Amino acid sequence: MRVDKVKLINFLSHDETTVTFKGDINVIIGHNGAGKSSIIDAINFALFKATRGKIDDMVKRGKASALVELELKMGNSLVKIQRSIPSRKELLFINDKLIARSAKEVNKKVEELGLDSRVVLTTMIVRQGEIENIFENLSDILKKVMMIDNLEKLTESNGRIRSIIMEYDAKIKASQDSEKRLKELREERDSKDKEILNLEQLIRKLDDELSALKQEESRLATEVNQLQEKAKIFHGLKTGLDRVERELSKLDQERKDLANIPQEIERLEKRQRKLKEIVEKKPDIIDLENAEKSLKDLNNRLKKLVQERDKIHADLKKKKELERFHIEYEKYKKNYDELKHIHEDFISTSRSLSDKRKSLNEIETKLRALPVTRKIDEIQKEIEEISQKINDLNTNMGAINSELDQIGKSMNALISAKEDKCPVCGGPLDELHKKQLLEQYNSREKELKERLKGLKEIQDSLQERMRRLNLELKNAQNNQSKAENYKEQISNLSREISELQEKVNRLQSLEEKYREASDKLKELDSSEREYLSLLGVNEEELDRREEEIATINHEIEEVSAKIQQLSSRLGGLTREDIGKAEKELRDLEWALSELIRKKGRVEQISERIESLLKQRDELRKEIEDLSFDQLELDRKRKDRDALRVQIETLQRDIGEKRGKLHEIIERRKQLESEITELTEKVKQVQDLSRAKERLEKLRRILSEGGLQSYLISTLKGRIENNLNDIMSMFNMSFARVILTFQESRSLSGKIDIQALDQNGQSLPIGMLSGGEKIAIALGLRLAIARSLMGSLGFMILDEPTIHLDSQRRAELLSVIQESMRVVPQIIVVTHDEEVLRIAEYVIRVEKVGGKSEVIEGVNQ
Ligand SMILES: Nc1ncnc2c1ncn2[C@@H]1O[C@H](COP(=O)(O)OP(=O)(O)OP(=O)(O)O)[C@@H](O)[C@H]1O
Ligand SMILES: [Zn+2]
Repeated sequence: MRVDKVKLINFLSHDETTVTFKGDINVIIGHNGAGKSSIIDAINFALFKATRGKIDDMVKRGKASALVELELKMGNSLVKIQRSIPSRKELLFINDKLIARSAKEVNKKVEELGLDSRVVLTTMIVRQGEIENIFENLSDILKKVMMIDNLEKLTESNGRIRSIIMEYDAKIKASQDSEKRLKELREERDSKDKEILNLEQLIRKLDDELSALKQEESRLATEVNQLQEKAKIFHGLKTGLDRVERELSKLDQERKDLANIPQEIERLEKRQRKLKEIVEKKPDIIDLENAEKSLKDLNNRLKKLVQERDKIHADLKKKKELERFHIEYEKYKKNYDELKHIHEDFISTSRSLSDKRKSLNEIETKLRALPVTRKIDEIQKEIEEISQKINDLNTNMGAINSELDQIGKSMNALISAKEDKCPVCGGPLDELHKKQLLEQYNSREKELKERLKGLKEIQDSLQERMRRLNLELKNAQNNQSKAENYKEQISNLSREISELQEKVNRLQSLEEKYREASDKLKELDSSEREYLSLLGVNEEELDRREEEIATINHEIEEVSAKIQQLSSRLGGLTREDIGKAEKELRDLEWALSELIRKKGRVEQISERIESLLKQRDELRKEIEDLSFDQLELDRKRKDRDALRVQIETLQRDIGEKRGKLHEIIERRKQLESEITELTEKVKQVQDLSRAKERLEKLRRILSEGGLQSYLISTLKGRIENNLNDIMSMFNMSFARVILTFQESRSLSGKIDIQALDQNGQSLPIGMLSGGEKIAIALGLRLAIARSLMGSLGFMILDEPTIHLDSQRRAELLSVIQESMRVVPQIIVVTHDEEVLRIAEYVIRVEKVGGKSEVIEGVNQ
């Protein structure tokens, strides 16, 4: 058998990798962590579903599922295995024919093909640096591959066999109890049968008793019923009689209460007559009241009239007294009216007179206030004088100016004179003369200018004086015209005033007369007004009053007489008395009607009593005829009730007995089924005892180690033979290897490995060279595999050279090459380039960007 091809999808560090193993020695090479071991893991997984860690960790990180496909060549057949994580695809094909389609089926098929997982995983697939571990672990490995450890577990004191035996023991013991129990149950069943018989008899007897009692009870019940009917009638009659007697006694009482009604009626009627007499006088009282009222009215009217008459009398007297003043008033009034317009004239004239006087006064004050000035002609004279002076001055100044002019001309002529003739004097003109003349002119000019200046100053002052005088003149003229105006006004006013004064004087006497009249009228005003108010009062008015007074006095007399008459008729009876009588009469009449009604009731009562007495006699007779005996009824009832209690007790007793009977019958049924069941059980005990004996025997054999020691001794020979066969192919110096089991029955002791040389001398394994040790280790693995599986397919070595020195590395490589004679295919996983030396086919693995990649090729 060989591994042909393995395909990894999302498995560990691989995305999708296909590896083919084309050589006999295939070397998978690459750096640490490149993904080499992952390929071996894929093979293990495909074959046995074996993994280093948790199965889910085999899926590439970040992926949801993984798939591995393995192809094996077995003779001419091609075996293809597919497995996935999660476990969806578990298939096995042989020559493309689907043979197994579940994990269980695939596992079974793999085993059938000669690949025992325990053997392959412990011997044919060698993990990093573990080649020589086999020396220490040999007994464990053997135990594992032979499953002796399982056998041992089976026979341990708490092992599976022992626990089954104990189960059987418990069952057997329980069954033994059952036998005893079965006997008890049978006894109980017999006693129950007896009980049932007794109870049935008893119940029959009680039933007879019960029916006799029931008969008696029904006879008594009929009698009681008849008596009860009678009792009902009796009670009906009795209550009727009671009712009649009760009514009778009530009516009797009522009749007694009403006995004195007639006397009472008589008394009230007498009183009624008396009250009626009083009430009848009511109209007289009303008449009297009216008369009294009209008398009062008349008296009031009289009083008023007397008052009026007295007043008129007094007024007339007063009117006569005022007549004199009235005449006087009339006289003054006439004067007053006549003088009224003169008075008005006087007043207005006086007023204008005083106005004028006031004006005159004002103007005079103004006149006096005018400023005092010089006389106009005086000022004018001064102005004339000054103007004369100014004229003189001007003439003077004109003369001087013309002389100055002359001098100027003369000087010019002198200066511009060309001839030697003096223009002034006509004499010879020499320089000296010229000079003398000029000097004379100059001094004269100077003198004249001086004088002119003085004159000019005088002129200025005169002109100033002139200006002032003109101003003064103007003021004076102004004042004069004002004064003249005032004086004219004054004279006018004075004339008017004297005229007005004259008029006032003329009106004065009339005005005085007017004043007198006015004062007198004022004096007489109140008496005049009083007189006027009394103007309407006269003698006729007075007479009319006197007449009325007489009439009323007459009426008063009449009314008084009537009052007297009525009072005597009423005899001191008041309105109150009558009111009281009326009320009493009303109450009395009501009481009377009530009494009359009661009188009627008395007659009714008598009739009713008579009829009731008749009823009573009839009822008494009926009761006597009935002859009902209450005591008899009570007695019979008591007897009947006692009988009922007896029946009830008996019934309950029978019920209980029946219930008990039912219970016992049930129990008996149960017993019957239990008995059948137990009988069956008891029969099983014999079978169980036999089975237990067999198991104990088996356990004895196993724990004595018979089977193991047989297996071990057989296998030991086989392994030794195979080992020596393999070793002979390894070209070793020693002749033979011997395995010595110290504890051959259980493999619990050490296994000693000795090499024998050509001379039969033995060497312990520790004394051998490194290469020899590796060779024996590998040989031992192959020998075990061959011994258990028959033939060898492939061997996988993972990093076998690790921890080895170069000498031993070389020896290992040659041992591997030599192994090819025993195992058809070898796969070596390594990072050691030296291994390539023995490779026929190279598989290079590299990690590129988080995923493993593979390059395959034949080694050159
Ligand atoms: N589930 C996973 N998904 C992705 N990568 C993983 C997963 N499990 C392990 N790895 C990584 O895969 C890489 C390859 O591991 P593997 O054991 O195959 O390497 P190797 O080439 O045998 O290296 P060494 O010589 O060190 O054993 C490692 O770097 C590891 O960390
Ligand atoms: Zn001269």
